[in-house]
This record gives sequence, structure tokens and C-alpha cells, in this order.
Amino acid sequence: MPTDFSTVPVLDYSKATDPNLRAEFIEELRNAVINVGFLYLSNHSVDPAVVKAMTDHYIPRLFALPQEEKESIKMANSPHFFGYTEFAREFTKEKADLREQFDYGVPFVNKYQPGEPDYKKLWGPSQWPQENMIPGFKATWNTYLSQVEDLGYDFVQLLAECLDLPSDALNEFFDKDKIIENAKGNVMHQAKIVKYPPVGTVESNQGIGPHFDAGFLTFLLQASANPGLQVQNMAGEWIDVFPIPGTFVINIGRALEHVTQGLARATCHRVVAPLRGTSSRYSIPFFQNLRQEVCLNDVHLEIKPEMLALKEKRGYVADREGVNYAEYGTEAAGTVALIGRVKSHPDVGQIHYPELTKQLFPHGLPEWA
Ligand SMILES: O=C(O)CCC(=O)C(=O)O
Ligand SMILES: [Fe+2]
Repeated sequence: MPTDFSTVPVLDYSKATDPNLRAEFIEELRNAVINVGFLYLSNHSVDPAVVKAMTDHYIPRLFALPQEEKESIKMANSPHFFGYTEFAREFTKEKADLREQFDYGVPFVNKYQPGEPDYKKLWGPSQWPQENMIPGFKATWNTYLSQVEDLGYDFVQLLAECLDLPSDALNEFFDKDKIIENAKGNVMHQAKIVKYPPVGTVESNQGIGPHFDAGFLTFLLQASANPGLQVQNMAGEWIDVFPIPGTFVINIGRALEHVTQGLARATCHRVVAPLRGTSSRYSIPFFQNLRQEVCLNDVHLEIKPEMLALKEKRGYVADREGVNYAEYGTEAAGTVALIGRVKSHPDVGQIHYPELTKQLFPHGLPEWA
């Protein structure tokens, strides 16, 4: 019998550091990672005061900035695809997402040299609104990013363990020293601050269309009480992931799925836009990236047969219609990431990566873009 799910499990992170409960936590993690691809994490290590400062204070002020201030840091300025994207100007499979957002990365100094692959241009500094327009935002947001980054690295060790791999088995996808010393600045992770205004109707409600995340792990903060996030189970049903205060929602990206031979499950998800007459939904997804140079097929993890048997037991999703990132088998991770960014933001791609954009859209930017 295939194992399917009808809710997303809640895991208590404090168990991971309790010698009496750790084994139970690892078992719960294994189930979530293999059979669901999504979990809530409670009692996590990110400071609740920082989360509260973001949700209660900075997010509303950020979206309330004058439109011209937002435009001054628009994404089109940035070869790193960082900055402001106005409402309905990002696309999932050629259809506009009904959301407005600011894209950021953890602090990173660009090291691109002429002659290197284009993807080396992808990581670099973020764009910031003027400090006096939103005092304290930059410092608080960077603290938040740094704490989620640390949680991410700690979580990767547990993840390896739950798949019965040595706890350092996944380090090579990052910068090994970075994981060990937790030094900052070698792999650039991304995050966005998102607003889904209440514009949904029965005919048109794509907050973000069905998709898979690209990278390793995603740490999502649901920053308001509004529902909307849904994940697809094996039977193809959409399961609600209602906000639970004090938790992160963590899910598996396609890179992690690929390197675990499909054992860790990337799960299709979407956001249904809030209906007209209700209120805005806010969220902060943090996307854990991997080293740009790695080609995933060159790395072979020794996953034990009894673990892989759990994948067979789980079975396969009937509908993999949303599957993308097929290039992971042949291209460096950086190239896969760059292709994904250009597909989501073709107008930005055209400015900073004209050749690649031309390859992806040989007949010019399509109507929808
Ligand atoms: O806003 C959310 O709750 C989810 C967003 C998401 O899935 C994404 O941006 O990849
Ligand atoms: Fe996502």
C-alpha cells in the first residue's frame, strides 16, 4: 500500500537536542522527508523577537513604502535578480502570479571574472530602500537571514542522519568548511518578502502557481494568519498548510530530491490568492542554495538499499506535470538556477543575460511577459 498524507506533520525541534527524544525526532523527520516532502518545525532556533519585528513592524512598512521608493530598487537594476517586483510581474509556467515581492540574498560579494560562466554573476549584493524610510529594516532582516541560514545548516545534518547517511554526507553541496565553521559568505541563499493582496476570484486566484522549489531546503515563514498555501499529495489532492504561529514550514527542493535519488520528496505546492474582500497574506520563503559549480550527477551518495526501499513503498506521484529543473542531470547547479530565474523574470533576464534569454525565448519575449 502506498503511504499518502492528508496533513503536514508538525515536528518539535527541541527533541533533536534531547538525548531521550532525538531518535524519535529522526524517525519523524524520515517520515516527513520521504513521504510528505513538507513539515512544520516548532521550537526552532530563530529568535521569536526577530520574527515578530519582521511580521508586525517591517513587513507592513516595507509594502507601504511610496511606489517610487520601491521602483528605485526594482529587480531590473540587478543582475542578481534582487529587488522589487511589482504585483503580477512574476510568472509560474507563463502565468502571472498575483503577488508583490522583494527579493534578497544573504550578504555576498560578487566574484565574477570575465570569461567565467554567466551563473557566477548571479550571486551578489541586495538592493535596499533608504534607511531613513524604514529605519532598522536592513539590520533586522540581515539578522533574520543569518539565523535562518544557521538553522538551515544544522538541519542539513539531521536530514543526512534521517536518511541513514553520515551526518556530513551533504556538506559537499555547500562549502564544506562553511558547514563546519559556519562561516558566512560562500554559498548565497535567497529569500523573498511576499504580499498576496486580496484580489482572488473563483476564476483567477493564482497567488503562485503549482511548482517545485529548485534548491535544497526551503524555510517558509507564514507571516500572517491568512491561509492559502496548499501541497499536493500522492493522490493529487490539495492539502492546506494553514499558518501555525511559531513554526517554519520546511520543504524539499528538486536539487535535494535529485541527489537522494528521489528518496527525499520534492512536493508540488501553490498559493491560492486571498479572495476579494478578505485581507492580504504575507510570507517569507528562504531558499537554501547549493554550490554553483556542482553538477548533481557527478555526486553519488551511498544510500542504503533498505532506505531506497522506503521510496518504493511510498510510490510515485501520478501527476508530475509541474516537473521542471530537468537540467540538473547535465548542467552545473548555477546554470539551473540561472535558467529558473530567467524563466520567472524574463524582462530582467533580457537586460542582464540577453543571450540566455534569447535561447530560452527564441521568438522574443512572449506575450505574457
Ligand atoms: O508564500 C508561500 O506561502 C509559498 C511561496 C512559494 O512556494 C515560493 O515562493 O516558492
Ligand atoms: Fe515554493
